[in-house]
Amino acid sequence: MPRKFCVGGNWKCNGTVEEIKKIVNTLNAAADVPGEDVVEVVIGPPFVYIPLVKSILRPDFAIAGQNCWVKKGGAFTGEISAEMFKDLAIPWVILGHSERRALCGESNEFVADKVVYALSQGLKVMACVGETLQQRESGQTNDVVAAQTKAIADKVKDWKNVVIAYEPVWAIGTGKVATPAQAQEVHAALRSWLEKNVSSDVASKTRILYGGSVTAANCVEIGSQPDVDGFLVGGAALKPEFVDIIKAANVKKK
Ligand SMILES: O=C(CO)COP(=O)(O)O
Repeated sequence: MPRKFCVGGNWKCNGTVEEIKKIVNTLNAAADVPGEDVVEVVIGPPFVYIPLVKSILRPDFAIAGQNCWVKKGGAFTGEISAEMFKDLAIPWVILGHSERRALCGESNEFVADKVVYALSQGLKVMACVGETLQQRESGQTNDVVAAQTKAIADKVKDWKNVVIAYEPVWAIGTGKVATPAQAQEVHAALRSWLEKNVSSDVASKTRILYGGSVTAANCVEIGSQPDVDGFLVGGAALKPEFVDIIKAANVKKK
């Protein structure tokens, strides 16, 4: 079975009611995006705007939280629990984004525990991995993403609801996109890691998205790579060009 293309829009800590209504209206008005049989679209608004987005977003696009707490909710000031997403019928959560790893000190193990807990609550997870520029320049890329993936693989039993997002840190928000060959190389290495360390079934079925300065101008070429199964988009997800990025799913149509 081919892997269904998946395009995530991570709005990060951006937006106002006004701006969000505008981008949602643009998404809702996009008539010629491929159908749900071809592409899965997932929008990740900041927590406080999730109910607004849910109330106005077209029903064929799903919603994700950008993070959630590592276990059941309770006395964890400032946190949001997986149960709350379930309560609101929000199906997805993005976990382990490099901004959280770097700025909030989330370790590989902590991210893995979050993935396990979110899955246990029935959420689908976009688990982010990726190397820094220094790690790439010192030849550690594959080791870094393998270690990040291993922490998850050590704890996750069922991969059905896991999508990996490969987001090289040096490409995030910098305009320095990975070349299609660079993306393919890491995606292929990740897939072969899964094959060796988890199973060939998980390796062939798990979607690996590319993230980092994806735009309408570069998405078709990157999306054409055999091991690229979609994108996780930041800046361009807040712009009308996100519609063109969704349409890049057509490159995988046989
Ligand atoms: O971090 C990202 C998505 O999660 C990518 O961000 P940019 O598309 O802004 O580079």
